[in-house]
Amino acid sequence: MTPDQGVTEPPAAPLPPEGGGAAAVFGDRMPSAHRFVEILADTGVSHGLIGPREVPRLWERHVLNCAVIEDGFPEGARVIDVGSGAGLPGVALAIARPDLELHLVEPMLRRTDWLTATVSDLGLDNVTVHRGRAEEFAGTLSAPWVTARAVARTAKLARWCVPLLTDGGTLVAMKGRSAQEELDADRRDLTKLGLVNATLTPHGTDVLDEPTMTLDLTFRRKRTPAKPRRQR
Ligand SMILES: C[S@@+](CC[C@H](N)C(=O)[O-])C[C@H]1O[C@@H](n2cnc3c(N)ncnc32)[C@H](O)[C@@H]1O
Repeated sequence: MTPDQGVTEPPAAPLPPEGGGAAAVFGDRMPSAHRFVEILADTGVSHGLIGPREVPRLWERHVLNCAVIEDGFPEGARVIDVGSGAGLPGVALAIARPDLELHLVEPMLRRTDWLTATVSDLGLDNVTVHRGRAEEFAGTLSAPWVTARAVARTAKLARWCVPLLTDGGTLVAMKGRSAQEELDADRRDLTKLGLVNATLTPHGTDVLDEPTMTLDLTFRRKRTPAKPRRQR
């Protein structure tokens, strides 16, 4: 085939940012992080999960931006990533923290097929891919930690995620600059859902130019008062 017959090469995967931040986050799992970036730049783009313009910033804006939230999870935690899309943050977390048990929830078949192939390529045995909307897993999938990035505004996201949280669990919502504004606007709805103790936490301050912010909310199940016993 000649070059003018239109064979498109996948965009070259970028190198990690200078300064060693990626190595600090991924440690001896750097080869897997590199491979994840390669897959995102190749089939992530050709399958429409990542825009081609994102390729040069796959490390800073996506893989590292997500992986740095690993410092919020205790050893061995079970974590559900709602609306995982291109495995963000779920796959990045699973690479950085092999001790975590990751459950990726994603409704689109094209995306779950891609996620399953990616998890297999990376040899990640700490990840399970679930196809469906978060709401459909109420009562069948739960964890003390639920996370999400770029899925919905906080109140709507909370309605989908609360049924997946165990009592006392935490919703770790990755939010950009809108975090405080969304919290102020949605606080009443969040409290009604049982989400309390809202905290804005910066992650990766020594690794990223702009740290990743998470809005962390604790879920307290409302107790229905026991009915008074009828006197005989
Ligand atoms: C903008 S993408 C973000 C993907 C990824 N989290 C990221 O940051 O790159 C939103 C994702 O949420 C998924 N989604 C939308 N509604 C959902 C729901 N109710 N439950 C679970 N996932 C949902 C979409 O299919 C899509 O993959």
